[in-house]
Amino acid sequence: MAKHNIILTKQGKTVNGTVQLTGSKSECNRALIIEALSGGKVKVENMSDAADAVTLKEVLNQQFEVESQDSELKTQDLRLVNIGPAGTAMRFLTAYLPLQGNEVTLTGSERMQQRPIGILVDAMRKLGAEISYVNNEGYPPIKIHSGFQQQTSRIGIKGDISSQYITALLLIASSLPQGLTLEIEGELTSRPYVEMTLAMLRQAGIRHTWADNVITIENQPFTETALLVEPDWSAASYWYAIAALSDEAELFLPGLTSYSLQGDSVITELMANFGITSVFKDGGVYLTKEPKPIFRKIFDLKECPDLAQTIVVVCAALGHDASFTGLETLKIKETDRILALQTELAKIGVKLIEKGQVYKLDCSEKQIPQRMFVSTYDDHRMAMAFAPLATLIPELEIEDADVVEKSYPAFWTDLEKVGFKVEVKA
Ligand SMILES: O=C(O)C1=C[C@@H](OP(=O)(O)O)[C@@H](O)[C@H](O)C1
Ligand SMILES: C=C(OP(=O)(O)O)C(=O)O
Repeated sequence: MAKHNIILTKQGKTVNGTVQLTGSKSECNRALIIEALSGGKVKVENMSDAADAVTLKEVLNQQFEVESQDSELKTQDLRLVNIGPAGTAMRFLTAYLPLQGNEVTLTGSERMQQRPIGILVDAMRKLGAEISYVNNEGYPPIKIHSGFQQQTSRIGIKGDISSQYITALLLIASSLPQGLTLEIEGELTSRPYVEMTLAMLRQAGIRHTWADNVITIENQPFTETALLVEPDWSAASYWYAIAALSDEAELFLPGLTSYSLQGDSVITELMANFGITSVFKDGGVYLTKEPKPIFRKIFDLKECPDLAQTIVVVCAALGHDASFTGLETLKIKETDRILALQTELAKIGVKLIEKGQVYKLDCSEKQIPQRMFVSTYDDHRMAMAFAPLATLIPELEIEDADVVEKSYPAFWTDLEKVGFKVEVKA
């Protein structure tokens, strides 16, 4: 598909309106795997429009068709599964597919082939899966061979590279004949995502214990239930950013509640620093903006890595020299998000300087240009985190607008609804 850029403009610095966000891709992808493992006992409600979730659903549906075919066909190398840029789909399927007994090659976009999978593959091999690498050791594509016999019920797993490996294993744990005990080694990054996994499993009847760094799930059946996918708080963060860069804002995001399984709901607290008040009523959240001085100087984003670009861009745009910690995992996401932020922020004269574990913004030479071209590096969050700059920059051109489909396909039309002008670049 041809890539196209868009030009974003916004008259005035007031924003009002209602935006109905699609379902959380994180919750939805967990729910889809649980639904598939439960053999239909668990049903997904409020399926997300995120391309990553739609792709995973398609793969799981095809898998079901393969299961229904005769046994001769089942033993052949049936297919190549390509999940494109969907990190969670890649990781969750690496754990799920070996249990299904078919030979499958699992691959993804060019970038996916640079995102590490070795820690999870090693864990699955220890559990009894036969998996080989097609090209590079430790990276997709991987070939999953047929036949799975559980070899052990206790494994160690590194926690500081991606929590998605741990989630992938927890999702299949109750379906393993001997259950699973995971010993998390080192620090656990993105912890709220592991908590989300356990909470959703719990809703589907799966009990666990978690003491110190050890999580245990016994072999046990799913109960009949519906898993309701909440609207996506990571997507909500871009509306908070728009409000933070406006003089006045009144936005309503229906369906978001003060208690959420998503760690990214912490955006309400983070954005309070920029004068945004969140009021939960009428079954959603109202955001309002009042100008106030910003005091907070340090943001630790280890528990909410997907909010990093949103917060860093807002600080940069407001000329607030904050420091950030917990950004270690950003280099292995859709792009090297540190490098991408540094390159794009340089266009408004702002530096993001690495000082060991701390990244510091230097806004001393910040200047808001008349027009800016934003490169997006195949990363939906680069497009969406920089879009709010259109409230300050008269003409903002954003590369490859369709990149947002990964998690929030309606992003541009939603911007139009609240008064942004979105034109496709000829
Ligand atoms: O489990 C999940 O749904 C996710 C976990 C996080 O990844 P890491 O655990 O790799 O930080 C997050 O960045 C990603 O968008 C979604
Ligand atoms: C990192 C992300 O996604 P994934 O790892 O699922 O590709 C994201 O959505 O920001």
